[in-house]
Amino acid sequence: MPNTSSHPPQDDPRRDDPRRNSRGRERSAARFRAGDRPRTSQAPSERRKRTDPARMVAFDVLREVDESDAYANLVLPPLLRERQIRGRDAGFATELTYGTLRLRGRYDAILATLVDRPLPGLDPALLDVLRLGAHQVLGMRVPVHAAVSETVGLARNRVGAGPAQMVNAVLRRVSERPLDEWLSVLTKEAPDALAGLAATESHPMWIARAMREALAGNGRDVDEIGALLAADNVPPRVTLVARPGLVDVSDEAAWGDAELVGGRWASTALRLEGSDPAGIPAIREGLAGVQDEGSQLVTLALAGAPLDGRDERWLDLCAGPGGKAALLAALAAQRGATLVANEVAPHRARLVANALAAIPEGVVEEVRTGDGRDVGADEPGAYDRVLVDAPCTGLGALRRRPESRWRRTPSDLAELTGLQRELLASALDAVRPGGVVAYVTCSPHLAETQLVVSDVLKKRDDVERLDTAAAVRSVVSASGAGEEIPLSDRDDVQLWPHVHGTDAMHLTLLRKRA
Ligand SMILES: C[S@@+](CC[C@H](N)C(=O)[O-])C[C@H]1O[C@@H](n2cnc3c(N)ncnc32)[C@H](O)[C@@H]1O
Repeated sequence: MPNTSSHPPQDDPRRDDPRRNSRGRERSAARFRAGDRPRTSQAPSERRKRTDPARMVAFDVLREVDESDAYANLVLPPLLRERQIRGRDAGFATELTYGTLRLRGRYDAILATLVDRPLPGLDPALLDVLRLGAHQVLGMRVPVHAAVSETVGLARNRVGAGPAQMVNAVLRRVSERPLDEWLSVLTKEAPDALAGLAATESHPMWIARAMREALAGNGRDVDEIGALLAADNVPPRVTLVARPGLVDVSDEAAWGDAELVGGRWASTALRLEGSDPAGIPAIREGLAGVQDEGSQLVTLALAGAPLDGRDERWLDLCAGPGGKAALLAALAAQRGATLVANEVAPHRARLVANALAAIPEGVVEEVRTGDGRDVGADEPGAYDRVLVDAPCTGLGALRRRPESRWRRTPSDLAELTGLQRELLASALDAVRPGGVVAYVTCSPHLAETQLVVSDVLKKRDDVERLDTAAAVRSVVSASGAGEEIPLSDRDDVQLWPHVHGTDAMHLTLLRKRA
């Protein structure tokens, strides 16, 4: 058995999508059932003998992701429970599933050199088996003979005897070179350096291009692109937020047996070593949560941004599922302010209410279901601080969602960037003169970040940019972090997984002129 393991991705904001059932499968789509008849003429007893349950479950999740547009991190855990796969087998199945999904682009590029037909023409189930085999051979420490024979067994069981022979032949060719050599082959065969990195680091070309543009647009060296793409392939450690005023890091009873290490940048952040966050008393009681440190930093920066005059009423315009709202509300409680949390999707507004359950009474003025685009016109100048954590492509959080890089398309951008502009404009109308707006995305794409802000500001003369980098630096220095946070020489802030160890969050702080 391999000794590699993987943490399931944290807080996928789409986990509660109403179009999906409890496992994240799209309700209307075709779905796999454990009892579906495999395409083979073998007797069931023979099939069972040949396929190990961990590989079978990984294959079934990959098919769900492909056929039903499901989220792997929602499908896999219940399937493991249902099939009673535990311990090392569950760890193996998890790494096999998520690793194969993340590195699918790399494996497809390798397989394309070995298969005499274009890969899109293959039976998708066969292609998934080949990817699973390639990941065992090149991405996990599975002995080649076990990886090949088990995967051939899986192919025979799930796809058929003929394709199983092809799987055998192709995986043997895959195993003829170590990973390093394969990566050199892909690099050499690529038309240019960026295409080589897109293939070796397993990203669609349009995302690799957008990431490189984002590095350049944020004053970073474009040669960091390899490190940035590589960081998307490393599952993040679980980070917790200790909501200020609700729980203290030193409160042993609140943290149970959890092994915690202080965060790198934010006073509220804790890194969890090993154990399952769901078992921690502070998490169960809503005093703490699972939250990326970048999300904590941008929220703390909004709360700490300098403000003259009244500072009583805060708004989270796009609050679902409520991670930042809960931190904002805890901070508001300490500062004698109140919070209105707005969210357009009713089921996500309910998640916000749950996330805010432990906030002291009187602090949360309202959890509201409504279109954030209307708030500016409905309540002009009503708030002192406003957070716009805009719906976005999520390209800054690819390391958490193994399949999302293959699902997003450039056409998603047009719709999202229009909405982002309207939400930011509404937030600027909703804030009082002198008040502060934070524009946040978990994407570094320039079209969703800098371009949205500059376009909205072009149309108005009542807004000024704040020194966002200074606000973030002061949050970091207040946390007592031993190191200074490296930020570009710009007013806005772009965090990066390969530099800061956070999701690639963007933050621009704006002030409505008094
Ligand atoms: C990036 S998520 C916010 C994450 C949240 N701030 C947190 O930390 O948990 C964006 C949210 O905006 C919501 N949204 C999308 N369109 C909206 C609109 N027109 N008005 C308000 N919320 C909207 C989405 O449903 C989604 O919950």
